[in-house]
Amino acid sequence: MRYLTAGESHGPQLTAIIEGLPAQLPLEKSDIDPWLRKRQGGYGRGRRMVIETDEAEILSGVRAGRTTGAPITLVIQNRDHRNWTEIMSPEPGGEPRKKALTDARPGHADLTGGIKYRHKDLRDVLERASARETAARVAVGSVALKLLSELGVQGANYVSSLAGIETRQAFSWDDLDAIEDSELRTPDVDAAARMRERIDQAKKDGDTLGGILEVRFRGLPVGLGSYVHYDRKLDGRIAQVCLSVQAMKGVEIGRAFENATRPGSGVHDAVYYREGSYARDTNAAGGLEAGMTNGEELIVRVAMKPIATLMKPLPTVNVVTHEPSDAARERSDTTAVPAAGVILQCVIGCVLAEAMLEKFGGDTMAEVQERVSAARAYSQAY
Ligand SMILES: Cc1cc2nc3c(=O)[nH]c(=O)nc-3n(C[C@H](O)[C@H](O)[C@H](O)COP(=O)(O)O)c2cc1C
Ligand SMILES: C=C(O[C@@H]1CC(C(=O)O)=C[C@@H](OP(=O)(O)O)[C@H]1O)C(=O)O
Repeated sequence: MRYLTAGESHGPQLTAIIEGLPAQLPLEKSDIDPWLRKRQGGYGRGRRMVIETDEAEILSGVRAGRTTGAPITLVIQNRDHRNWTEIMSPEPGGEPRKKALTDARPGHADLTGGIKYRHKDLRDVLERASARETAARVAVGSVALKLLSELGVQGANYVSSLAGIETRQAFSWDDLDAIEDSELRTPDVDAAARMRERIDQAKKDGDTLGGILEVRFRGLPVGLGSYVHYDRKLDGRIAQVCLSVQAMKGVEIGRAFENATRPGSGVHDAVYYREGSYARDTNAAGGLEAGMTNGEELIVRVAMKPIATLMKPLPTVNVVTHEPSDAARERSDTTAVPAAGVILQCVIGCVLAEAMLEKFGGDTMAEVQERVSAARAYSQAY
């Protein structure tokens, strides 16, 4: 499975093409849209999310609620485009440009992207650098998650901490509804209240906030990924997609940073054979050993930096005059930490779906399902 996304933040639409999915996967718009809506949610987002009501159109590769085996095209309209038609027009002319951005924002793509592609209107950079693009990746991810769920794999994401305020409750699969119901994506009501206050304060101060997301998957068969080839190691591939999401700056598999402070005897997960299958009582490895799934829950933790656009701007330079100036103030989120968990679950879901199809792939879902079941039975009895 592979995919490509295209589209600008204020252009007419986002487009994604997915290729390599088996035929006969049940797939409907209602499998995709709830993920798009979840990605728009979360306390601390800006006014753009009031304008947009993201939904997907399925333009190819699906008939009568099932994949055909052909490439799948998904489209999400940008409602805000109607306010930007002239500015975003592909037609030549339009100089001097309206809404040109020349005061590069530290922490955003503006300055480096401008130098790289020789743009002096930094809007040419930010339109594609913007995390609006993640709507297309979430649409793709929702399809990957549907495939995984048909193969007995379930995922979750929650906010582990926001601006240093930690979810104290240990993660439980029983808390999925509470996480969905929380606009901070945490089941810890007390932590959510403190996070909300902190976001309100940051907004008043013209500041922004980051945090740490945790994504989990259970039901993964043993042996996805590789210990043989560096570029097929699943830990490496997961880290790559996580860091490819706008504003993600660190990835941890399991409790990697805490494990680094302990002796091996207190870290590695002892193995037992009980009631006809292999078992571990601990999961410090976070479900991955030597670049492969080991059958335990996959645990990925990701650090998101604070949003780059500050309403109380940092010093910068105007790229046309080279004079000192204040960084541009664009409409912006105060924090997007809750939304980021949704995006991360989707992009990791894509990697897992790809790894599943590499190991068990076939032309139809039935073939893939048979192969996954056979592998599960084998790894228990082994
Ligand atoms: C869901 C989401 C929403 C975001 N919203 C904003 C925003 O409103 N303003 C902003 O400056 N950055 C926002 N960002 C982050 C920038 O897109 C990102 O920092 C920028 O593209 C530079 O890339 P880098 O941080 O990965 O280095 C958002 C990121 C995510 C994941
Ligand atoms: C549009 C989305 O997020 C945007 C990501 C973003 C950025 O710089 O990354 C900047 C803001 O764009 P705008 O100025 O249009 O409000 C966010 O709203 C989205 O998540 O769908």
